[in-house]
Amino acid sequence: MVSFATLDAFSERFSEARVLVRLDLNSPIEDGTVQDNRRFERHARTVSELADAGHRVICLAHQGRPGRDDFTHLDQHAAVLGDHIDRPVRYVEDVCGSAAIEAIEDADAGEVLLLDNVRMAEDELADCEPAEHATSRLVRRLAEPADAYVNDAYSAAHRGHASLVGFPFVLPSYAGRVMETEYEANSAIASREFEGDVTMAVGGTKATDVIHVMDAIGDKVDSFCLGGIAGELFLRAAGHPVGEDVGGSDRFDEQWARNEELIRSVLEDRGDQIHLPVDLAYEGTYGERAEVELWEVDQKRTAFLDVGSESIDAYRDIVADSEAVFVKGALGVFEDERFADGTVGVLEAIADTDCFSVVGGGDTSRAIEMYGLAEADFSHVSIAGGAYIRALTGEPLIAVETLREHRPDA
Ligand SMILES: Nc1ncnc2c1ncn2[C@@H]1O[C@H](COP(=O)(O)OP(=O)(O)O)[C@@H](O)[C@H]1O
Ligand SMILES: O=C(OP(=O)(O)O)[C@H](O)COP(=O)(O)O
Repeated sequence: MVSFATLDAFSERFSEARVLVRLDLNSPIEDGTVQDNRRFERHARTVSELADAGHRVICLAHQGRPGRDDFTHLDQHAAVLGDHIDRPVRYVEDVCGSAAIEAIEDADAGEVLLLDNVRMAEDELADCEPAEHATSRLVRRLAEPADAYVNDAYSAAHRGHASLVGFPFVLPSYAGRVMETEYEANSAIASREFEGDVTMAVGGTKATDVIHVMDAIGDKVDSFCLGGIAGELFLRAAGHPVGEDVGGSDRFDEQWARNEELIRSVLEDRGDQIHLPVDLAYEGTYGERAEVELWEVDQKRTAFLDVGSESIDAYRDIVADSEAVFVKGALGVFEDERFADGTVGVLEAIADTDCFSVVGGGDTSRAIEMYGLAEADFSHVSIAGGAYIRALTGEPLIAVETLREHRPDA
């Protein structure tokens, strides 16, 4: 299978080029302030590599979606990116109008520009095929003064939007360093053969997503260690009186109604591979972490916020014996220290072994820094959400496919 061309091929061919670089700087916004996060730090590597080599780096990115609260201009993003690359990032409050084109034409060697939120251009979100995006005003205007295109936005690569799929039709196009490393690590479960056991720790709140992953990749995984909402839903399917809404929660019954059939069939088909919690943690009368063994629960009266210590020990043992471990979703509400044991226990077990490991999901990967674990102890910590899920199941990512199909030297 032909892969995409990377920055190695780009730098062999170009010097002091005007290069359009699609980043994914889509970030949480709190009280109007863009929150710094791993996406800036990771993309900084690609941007610095290009700017240090003297290229004129014109960055394109999006934030939120029209109509949502987090849909904003990118002035703050430019400042945060600038902090990470240790050089100014010139923000241009325009996407493809004359101000943007002039700024691209005037860019000096080694200068970095960030154009405004690309979703402010109508063409970006038009519902059409990649070839048609290539003829849009947005793509035509920006391609005109540019020499090449680099797509580094792996975490948005499942979206067939103009700035993600249009340029490879009209410019020599390459994958940036984030695209390259994310693609390789996240596709490993679908594309690599591991000699030893492959384990997947599955949790979080988006049970619907992870149940589909379990269904799709059951043949590639030896053990699924479950926690979070998905864990309780599987316990419900196994006949335990948990996995339903109590006290105002709306996470269980709706996801159960939507997925009951699939959960039951995955449990039936993959029962031997699925490890369910044997104990659960909840908030005790005095606000302390309390635990209960599953066989003692006759009715769910309170929310369960983590897997219990016996389950954690069992999961740690499974991880210790694995050759590869993939994490999708937290095993408990790790943001609260009392309920972080499951998530942190599994992450520590991974860090203690030299297995191949990928931790995905924006929320879950935050636990790594919150609890002082070293990112270097994991093979890869993904910055992608939806794209990670798709990669796990082997589903193609449209922007990756477009880069591949238009490989400049192919
Ligand atoms: N038992 C639980 N009850 C409520 N929330 C949970 C539970 N277990 C895990 N979570 C929450 O799941 C979140 C992560 O879920 P999710 O968004 O699916 O994963 P990610 O974004 O990491 O892919 C964490 O913020 C954590 O608090
Ligand atoms: O943050 C993103 O995806 P993610 O929330 O799945 O990680 C990407 O920027 C895609 O954004 P979108 O889901 O608004 O198209």
